[in-house]
Amino acid sequence: FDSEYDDCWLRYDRAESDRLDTYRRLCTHAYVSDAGPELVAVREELRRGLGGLLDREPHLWHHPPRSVEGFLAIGGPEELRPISETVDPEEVRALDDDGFLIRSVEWEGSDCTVLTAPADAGLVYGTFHLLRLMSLGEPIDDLDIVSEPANAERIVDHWDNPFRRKVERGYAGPSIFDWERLPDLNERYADYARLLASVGINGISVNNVNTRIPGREGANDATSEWEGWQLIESRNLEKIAALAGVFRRYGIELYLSVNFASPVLASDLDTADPVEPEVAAWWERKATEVYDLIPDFGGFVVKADSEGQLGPYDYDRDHAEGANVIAEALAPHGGRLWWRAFVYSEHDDRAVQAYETFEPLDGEFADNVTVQIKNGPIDFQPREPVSTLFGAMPDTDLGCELQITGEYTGQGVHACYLVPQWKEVLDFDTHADGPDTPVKELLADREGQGIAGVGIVGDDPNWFGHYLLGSNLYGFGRLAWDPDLGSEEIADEWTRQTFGAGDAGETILEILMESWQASIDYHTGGIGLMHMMYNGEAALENHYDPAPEEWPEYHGATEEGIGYDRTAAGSGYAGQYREPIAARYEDPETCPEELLLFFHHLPWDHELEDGTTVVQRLYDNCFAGVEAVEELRDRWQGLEGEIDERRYRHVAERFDEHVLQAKRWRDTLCAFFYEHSGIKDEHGRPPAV
Ligand SMILES: CO[C@H]1[C@H](O)[C@@H](O)[C@H](O)O[C@@H]1C(=O)O
Repeated sequence: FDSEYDDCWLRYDRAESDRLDTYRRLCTHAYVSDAGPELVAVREELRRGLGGLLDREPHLWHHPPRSVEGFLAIGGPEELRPISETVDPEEVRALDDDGFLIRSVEWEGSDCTVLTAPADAGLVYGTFHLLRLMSLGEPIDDLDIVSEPANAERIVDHWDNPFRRKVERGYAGPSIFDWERLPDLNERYADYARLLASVGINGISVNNVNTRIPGREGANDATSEWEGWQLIESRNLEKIAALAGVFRRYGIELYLSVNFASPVLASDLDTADPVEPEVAAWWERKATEVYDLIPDFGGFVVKADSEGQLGPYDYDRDHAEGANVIAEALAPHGGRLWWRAFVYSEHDDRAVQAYETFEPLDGEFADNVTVQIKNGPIDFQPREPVSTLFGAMPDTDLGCELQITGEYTGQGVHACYLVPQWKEVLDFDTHADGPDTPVKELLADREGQGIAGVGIVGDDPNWFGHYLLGSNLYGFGRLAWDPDLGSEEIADEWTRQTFGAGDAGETILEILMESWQASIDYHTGGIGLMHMMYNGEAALENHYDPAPEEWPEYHGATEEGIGYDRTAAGSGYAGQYREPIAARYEDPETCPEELLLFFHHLPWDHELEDGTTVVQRLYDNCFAGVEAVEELRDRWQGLEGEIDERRYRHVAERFDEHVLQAKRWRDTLCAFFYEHSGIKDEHGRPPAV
């Protein structure tokens, strides 16, 4: 990017000499059909990408070039005629809308690389895929690629507030969206759209699901602080339309988080009761107003009856009644409503509520509603069991919500590659239709279903608050497109495109692959405890610093033991899973050790499989977590001089804080375990001595 912010993985450095000639022969010339706005984006990306990779200006044609050794031909089957006759049009038409086909063919004596797709969005994703292969130094002279996304919806949810550009759980500076200046655009919006499209993302929700600051009365609360719900007001829609125009060019649909009580907040209706005709009429008028401005608008995202956000419970209606009035307004325009299932606070054990609330409503939601479910029953902890709702609502479109921003894994300071966590969730066998029904299969290949990731970018030059955390946005997109990709495979792709191939890349790959387990160990003790972070607003960092004493109802620490009993004798959460999972979790002997204290309250001296006691395992894992981070830092320090000073220094400074903070967690947790158990660390390591 010729700008003050980082290129991330779209660096397009000159190709290695062993590939350069072939790349130049096949890609210096490119015929791109003149179809929709997406093809303008394709041309621009070719100019940048090929310009860098070939280290020469590409020649973009408006018709098939003749008498050239090789050329790229990019367009829909119709536009590419007669070249596309080298490819079976049926094969292309059968592809998912976002899918694409890249094939090396011979045409009139030239080596032609055909890139075609049933829809223009596929041409955008295909172009980025081809440029990725070249950035990775892959051979492109004998391509036969047919690629379709497993998940129909691959969305990034921003928790950005319009006011003062604050990002809730954002650690990369102010919001990338300059709401005061919109609809005036800046270059960064398009560069952000390029990053998202380059990993196959096809949706973005631009504002925080907390659309209203709890306790505020509404539109006439005349303070200057404007809130997210106001983005739906007519005077602000041109801001949304302007952003939609930028993302559209990259095949990305725009969504907006709206408040369930918008009819009251944004107009003079005195009710938002979903069964009231004037409320339905209000949503219909509002949807029509939005679609008149943005015909390809994606839809709305709603957080209702959750953490103080208004909802149908305020009118004694259930979540389906609440969702359907909004969904029915969107339906005539092809819009979708993403309705979040993040509800708790009614039960001692917050883990049980989402299932108890939503499972009985299976099949009640309108066809264009997607129930958006967090990966685990608590809240994006370093490791959680998978939500019991996956596999429990076969007649409802579901979305899995993951968190790309590291709210509980060290925020913008700790290097923590989250793709292995997401793989664990997507590969989890729900036994919904008998054995071998992983979450990824439940979500795949169904219109309206997919994966939403809570965004990570901010206006910082490095986008992510930490250069290594770019791997999580990259990985989110790649995994949402193809959940069968491996964590290491994705990390390798990202590392080579962001830091180049070679030794440095190897080291960075190792650092990423070991970072998640380290984070689990020093943040939780690694056997199922979680949610022991500081939750206040004072000096300590919210959700960054340790404060186990704040959460007795989460860890269940007592003089005689620790853990939360979620068996039938306890909250019964384990019973929400299908067999044989329920039985496996119900019994401490068969419950996976990494989740043991999430399902069981056990004596401190309870012996684990290898004879180690629960408390000693907690001590050992906390210490192992710190040793791992120290090791990762040492490896990073070994890269000094091998990568550019700016990124080296940035990450090195954060690793120093990372080690300090990991020690802070280790010492706080170990002191807490010792204080409750009175059992010393067998290795005599303070503080448990
Ligand atoms: C947007 O609110 C967030 C809140 O900041 C966060 O601490 C928690 O993760 O969950 C909420 C949610 O997912 O709605």
